[in-house]
Amino acid sequence: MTQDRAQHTAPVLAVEGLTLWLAGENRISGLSFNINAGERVCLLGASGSGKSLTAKAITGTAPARADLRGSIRVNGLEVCGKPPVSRCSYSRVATVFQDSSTALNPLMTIGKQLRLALPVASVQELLAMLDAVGLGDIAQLMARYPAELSGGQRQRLCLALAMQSSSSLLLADEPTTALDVLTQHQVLQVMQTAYSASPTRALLFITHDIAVAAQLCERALVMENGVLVESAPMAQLLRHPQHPYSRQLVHAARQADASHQNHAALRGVTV
Ligand SMILES: Nc1ncnc2c1ncn2[C@@H]1O[C@H](COP(=O)(O)OP(=O)(O)OP(=O)(O)O)[C@@H](O)[C@H]1O
Repeated sequence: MTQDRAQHTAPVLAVEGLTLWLAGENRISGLSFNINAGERVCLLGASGSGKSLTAKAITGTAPARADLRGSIRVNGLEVCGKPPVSRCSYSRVATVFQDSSTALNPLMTIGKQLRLALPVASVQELLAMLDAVGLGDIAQLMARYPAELSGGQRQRLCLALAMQSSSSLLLADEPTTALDVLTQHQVLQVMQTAYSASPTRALLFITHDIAVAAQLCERALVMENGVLVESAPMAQLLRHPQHPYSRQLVHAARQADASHQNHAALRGVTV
């Protein structure tokens, strides 16, 4: 099959039998899943379950000493073990990580870093995206360095740049942790619009927060101890979680929601 044909017929992301060993420990075991264009899928799991290592394997940034087995195809092209620089443009993955401080060049002003994105996006597209994520006042930030922005501003900037990239897969690993609830909601809406029913683009959203995932994603993958234990439409997972860990996750989210509503009721606020 030619590269062009593979690109148009394959899922945006196909992971098959992914296994990762690190420092003599098996951290990911036989992970398999697909994501098609137009899908917003979340990867849920407890702390230490292997979500970030999965993300790093997909983006080609796993630790150099990691032993990776299996297959990772982006738009039909095999990328398992390939660092981003040796991937062709069709198989590069746009990423936003929880720690936005390392994603931007600390020695370059925000203005310069935005100008680097311009060959891909037009000025109008970029400004519209920045406005959509609540950075409409970007003109005031242009001369600053990344360390001179708040964590939430950096996170939204990284997200806007990633969404304007030409990559068909956005992998967002806990990308809204530095945001207040209202800004988080706004950013989730922008992501939903950008990746809904797209004929070419898909989103893999990694989080331990099922309530946030439920606002954005239509399908859920659940990991426990490096193993995929459940894969279901989000609505089904919320109504009928099958695996014991998924049941605990849904139960905890329901309790948190109930306590939030009680707290709001005590203050006389309708939620
Ligand atoms: N560079 C590394 N060297 C050795 N072990 C690692 C390394 N990175 C992660 N691990 C281990 O691999 C396991 C999975 O880590 P991972 O970061 O993927 O978890 P996670 O599900 O993303 O957790 P969290 O939600 O806390 O970020 C953990 O036990 C972690 O300690």
